[in-house]
Amino acid sequence: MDKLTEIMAWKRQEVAKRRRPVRDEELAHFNPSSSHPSRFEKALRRESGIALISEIKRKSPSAGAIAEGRDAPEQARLYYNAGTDAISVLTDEKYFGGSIRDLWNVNDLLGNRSDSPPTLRKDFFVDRIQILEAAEAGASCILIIVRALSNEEMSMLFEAANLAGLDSIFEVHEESEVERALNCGARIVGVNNRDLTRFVTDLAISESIIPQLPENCVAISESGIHSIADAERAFEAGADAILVGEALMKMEDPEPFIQAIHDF
Ligand SMILES: O=C(O)c1ccccc1NCC(=O)[C@H](O)[C@H](O)COP(=O)(O)O
Repeated sequence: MDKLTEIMAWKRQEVAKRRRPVRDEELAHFNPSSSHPSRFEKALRRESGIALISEIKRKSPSAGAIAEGRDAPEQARLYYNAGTDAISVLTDEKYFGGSIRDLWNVNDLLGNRSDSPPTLRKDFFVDRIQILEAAEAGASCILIIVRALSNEEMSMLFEAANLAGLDSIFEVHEESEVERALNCGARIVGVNNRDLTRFVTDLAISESIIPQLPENCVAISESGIHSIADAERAFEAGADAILVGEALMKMEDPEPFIQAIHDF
């Protein structure tokens, strides 16, 4: 069994323990004006250069320990002070050492101000309850991993996120997945440079897929970005944003990296 299949099987079991029918009104409660989900999307549409989603990631199946024991709000403060556009919080405990509590704590620190970076709940979504939890914890965006879900599951998650006023990143790794994401209504597409079944990262994946995305889609290049040169490659490929985890977590001071990206 490959790692993504293993993680998804575990996630379905884990979520089953707290699963319950989630009513539309419970989700809509977080989006009283039924406004178009856009806080996260807006943050990624910079007028110049490339936007940065900085990730809080303590460990991973591919890298092992990255920064175990790191305080999530403290890391968020470093990212915020350095001027990140958005923050991704990995909330999976077993494989990434995160928790939903990290997301609550990070959003408590950031406050819900229009000038603070919006947050992504980074997890393996399979059920509406996870979207409700994300909204309750103050997130502005969720993740839909196209490879891991059926079309029906993607639609169910996208609809629930829209109800709650959350944006959705549709994560793809292959061309066939792009079509499925767009057919579902994706407005934000994350091209994962990491093959989640083999753990090989290759920026050529972004270079090949991003130019094929429609103009009106926000394109994110995710994973395996370790240097300014890598970020430049993603920018040249047409990415509106990059998502960086491991490299930022290992920097004592992420500010020079974040500033340099905004100088493109
Ligand atoms: O990072 C992993 O090893 C991983 C394994 C299996 C499923 C997902 C995985 N990562 C999630 C991510 O998408 C990355 O955390 C994110 O793109 C940042 O990547 P990086 O900058 O390479 O840490």
